[in-house]
Amino acid sequence: MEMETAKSVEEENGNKWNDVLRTMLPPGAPVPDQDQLDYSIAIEYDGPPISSEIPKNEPLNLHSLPRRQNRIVGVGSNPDSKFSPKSRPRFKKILHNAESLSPGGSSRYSSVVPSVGEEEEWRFNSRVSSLRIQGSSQMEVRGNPMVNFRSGEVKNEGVVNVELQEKGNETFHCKSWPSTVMVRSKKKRTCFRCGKLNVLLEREACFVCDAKYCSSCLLKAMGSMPEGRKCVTCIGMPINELKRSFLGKSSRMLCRVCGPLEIKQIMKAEKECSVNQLRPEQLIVNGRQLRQDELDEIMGCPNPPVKLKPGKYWYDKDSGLWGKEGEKPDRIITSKLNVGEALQQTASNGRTGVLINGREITKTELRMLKLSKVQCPRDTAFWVYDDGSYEEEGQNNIKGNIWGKASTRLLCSLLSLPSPRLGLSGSQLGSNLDAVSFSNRSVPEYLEQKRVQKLMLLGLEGSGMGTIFKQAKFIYGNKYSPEELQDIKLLIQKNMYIYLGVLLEARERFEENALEQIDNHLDEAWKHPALQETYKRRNELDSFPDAAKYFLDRAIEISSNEYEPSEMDILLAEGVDMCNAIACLDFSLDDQSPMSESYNEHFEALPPLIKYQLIRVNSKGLVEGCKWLGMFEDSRAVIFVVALSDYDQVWYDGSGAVHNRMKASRNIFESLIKHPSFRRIPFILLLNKYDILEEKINRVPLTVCDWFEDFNPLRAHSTHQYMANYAYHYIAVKFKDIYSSVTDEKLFVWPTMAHDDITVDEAFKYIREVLRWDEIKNENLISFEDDSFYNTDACSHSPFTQQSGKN
Ligand SMILES: Nc1nc2c(ncn2[C@@H]2O[C@H](COP(=O)(O)OP(=O)(O)OP(=O)(O)O)[C@@H](O)[C@H]2O)c(=O)[nH]1
Repeated sequence: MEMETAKSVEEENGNKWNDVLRTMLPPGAPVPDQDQLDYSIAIEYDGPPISSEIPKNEPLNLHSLPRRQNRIVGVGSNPDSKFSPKSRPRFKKILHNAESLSPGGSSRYSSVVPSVGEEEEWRFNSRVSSLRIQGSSQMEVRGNPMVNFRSGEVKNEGVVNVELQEKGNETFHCKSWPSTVMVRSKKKRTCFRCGKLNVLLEREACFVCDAKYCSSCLLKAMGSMPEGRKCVTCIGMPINELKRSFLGKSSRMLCRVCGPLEIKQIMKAEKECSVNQLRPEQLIVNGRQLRQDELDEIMGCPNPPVKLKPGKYWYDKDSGLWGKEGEKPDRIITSKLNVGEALQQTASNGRTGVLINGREITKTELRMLKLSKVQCPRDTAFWVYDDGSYEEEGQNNIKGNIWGKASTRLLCSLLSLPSPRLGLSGSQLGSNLDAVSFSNRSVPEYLEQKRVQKLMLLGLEGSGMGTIFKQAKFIYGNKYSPEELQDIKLLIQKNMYIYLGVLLEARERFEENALEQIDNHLDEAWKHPALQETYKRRNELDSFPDAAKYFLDRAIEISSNEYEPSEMDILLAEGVDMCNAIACLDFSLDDQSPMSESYNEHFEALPPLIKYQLIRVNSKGLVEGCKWLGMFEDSRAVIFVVALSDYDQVWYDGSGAVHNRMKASRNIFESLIKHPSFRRIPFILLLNKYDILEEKINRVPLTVCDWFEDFNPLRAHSTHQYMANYAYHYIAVKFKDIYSSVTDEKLFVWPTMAHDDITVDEAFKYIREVLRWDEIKNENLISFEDDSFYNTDACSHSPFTQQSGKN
């Protein structure tokens, strides 16, 4: 009886879930399998309120399972398998994740499943032919690529000492097994000591092996922390380089379990103890490993490379430019340091034929120089000094200062090239200023720049990018200065005369005779019945904005000297922010703002505010061969705006040829996703002007655009809301198909009405989530790429990975 009740409750819940899903999908669309849900198309949720209870994850008692081996690989073939066909995709996902986490991209793990026996086992298909684990128990396996070891031992010991012997008899020593620990701790967030799982609680991690501990276990696992946050068993071992930037930065958990004085001592030890320092052999500068005295010189100079990581670098001692081997300059450090070998021509892998201090510069640098009007044809060689002055080789004639102009510094920041901090010339950077004054300085501008995520806002002109840009400016607290407001006021007044001029011209065209007795006064002219008749035929005019009426209706007020544009006026005004080809907006998304969902309510630690730079490029630049785009190859994401209402609109290209606007948007979109600057960058499609689509979808069928000729709604005569929803979904899928066929990736789509601040704010929150997903995806890959620094790169004799050339 009880079982029957439970079953019916379960069924009822299932039905509720299906009902909720159905309200979110376009009518008639099939309800997808729960495991197959796709979150990349955003639709508004107006179902019943959803509980804000934190979901609980009941731990699985492995010992309660039957004593039989269940391997994922065998799930399909084993008729007795405990895993239902429905649970297979989930397990496949786990397997896929484990595979994608494997170093070097190869499938190092053949399966990551608890096989059920006396103890938990983890099975690895390792590339190594010999593996020895030194710990409380020792185990040696030779000549067998399949290695079993007991996770219980790993867990109790905290750290396993592993010696890997590659087939080529090359031996790598690694005192921990970071790969193993990372996979497990990242996925499970269990405390490494007590084994308790709580995804929402903080964990403090060991700087060596990444074992994570809850606040109750922290002190027991780490003791008095003489070298900072390390398990007792990891003391004396070098830290995981991925964590170097966190050295000396306390955490909330530490503040809870230790007193302020203790924390101070621990942080000091963590930052300063010798074993946690970079070792000279970890740095190769201009092709040679550093010696200890050279490392001391670099680290002790007035302006050292901050947050230095092991790797190969180039250094131009005349200008102070510093970068990763094979890449463009990354920063400017103190000049004239005696470190490494002489700078090589190929140091940054440039192919431009232009040399600076003997180094062939990269395309990005050349672009910056050209845009800054520095004459630099091929085969030019410059000398650039540490104060920014430059001259052509052999001419003994200083031609100017590279970073002298503010516009050049702005360009550098857009192109992620270093430039000296304001108020601190290159020569000051190079001189022997008191090191203390530098160590107390605030973070230099160009380093701040590194933490800003660039978001490109692109689309066909008129699709609403400008409005979205302005809306973001208002929502995220950027204000127009009084001078800018004055310019906007004049612009709006000028626009009104332009609108009236267009209407008068149209009147002549429609009626074949001009209005004779029309007055010169703006307001009276606009209200004249003849012009009102012409206005009714505005659809026949080329891009006559809806906003014209909004302004012309208030012609008297707006023409007056006292007029001050409101936020809505600015939003609707054409041409604001577009005096330059590029407009930038710096902002961060404050989760505490009243508009935001209470994202952090359940989290003890607030994630740090990420800074974004929204860059809007004049759409003419896109049409004219995308010449601007090369400047933005380090963008974090592309936000592409398409007006949903464009399907029946026309657009004239530069040559005067007429195109359907929706298809013109599609063509630009296609060229962008194929553009080399945006390879592997997530794209987010904002389908804008949803309100106009709703208003006209029943008036003008979507099929007037031949790209949409197969649009076939299930209920042909339905409400405009239904049709708009269906059309939105359909258009989203059309773009998604193009995107996935070119990139093999998922396109993320969000609907907006740019005049409505809430939809724009939500769009940016969605974009933030997309970036987080992307980060997590990349983090997993990066953590293993960086593990290869130590032991997994079979081709490399050095502990450093090869830096890929990137201009
Ligand atoms: N009804 C409605 N109008 C919109 C929407 N988004 C933009 N518009 C209007 O569409 C017109 C073109 O938008 P803009 O933002 O100026 O287009 P843009 O070419 O991308 O930007 P600019 O280069 O600054 O002109 C303007 O009149 C906007 O007010 C929307 O979601 N709904």
